[in-house]
Amino acid sequence: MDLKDPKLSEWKRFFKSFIYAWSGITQTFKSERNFQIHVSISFIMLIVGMILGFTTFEWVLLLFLLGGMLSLELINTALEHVVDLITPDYHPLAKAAKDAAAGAVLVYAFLSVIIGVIIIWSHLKLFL
Ligand SMILES: Nc1ncnc2c1ncn2[C@@H]1O[C@H](COP(=O)(O)OP(=O)(O)OP(=O)(O)O)[C@@H](O)[C@H]1O
Repeated sequence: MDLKDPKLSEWKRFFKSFIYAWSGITQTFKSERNFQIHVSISFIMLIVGMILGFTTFEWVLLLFLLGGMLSLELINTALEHVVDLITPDYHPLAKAAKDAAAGAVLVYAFLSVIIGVIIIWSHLKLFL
């Protein structure tokens, strides 16, 4: 039974879509080392935020960055699966697609680290 089954009520369809989405997250967590690293960093940053007493704005920014990072990693994984499904052999377009998606994750991760360092530094310099 899937989401296209006409016998499924709208609510059941809605509820099932959450179950499928959660399954995508847990499967990615089990199989993707980078996703595990990003989840660990997210937890560490939440603890750092509590210890340093982030402001409301900093919390909003942090949650936005962490959510964006995890979502991007999930999309990158989805794209890798689709590319592998289309061609298990070496193909320049497969390489271009995977490298571009990996580049998107890298850009977001790099900027997130810079913003994270700026926020943490603004708190630490109060103690120095
Ligand atoms: N079918 C392919 N054709 C050409 N190059 C590929 C192909 N599959 C992978 N590559 C190259 O190998 C790199 C690594 O691909 P892979 O699918 O192993 O992802 P990954 O970067 O190891 O991601 P992860 O470790 O998160 O699974 C790609 O970025 C790409 O440059």
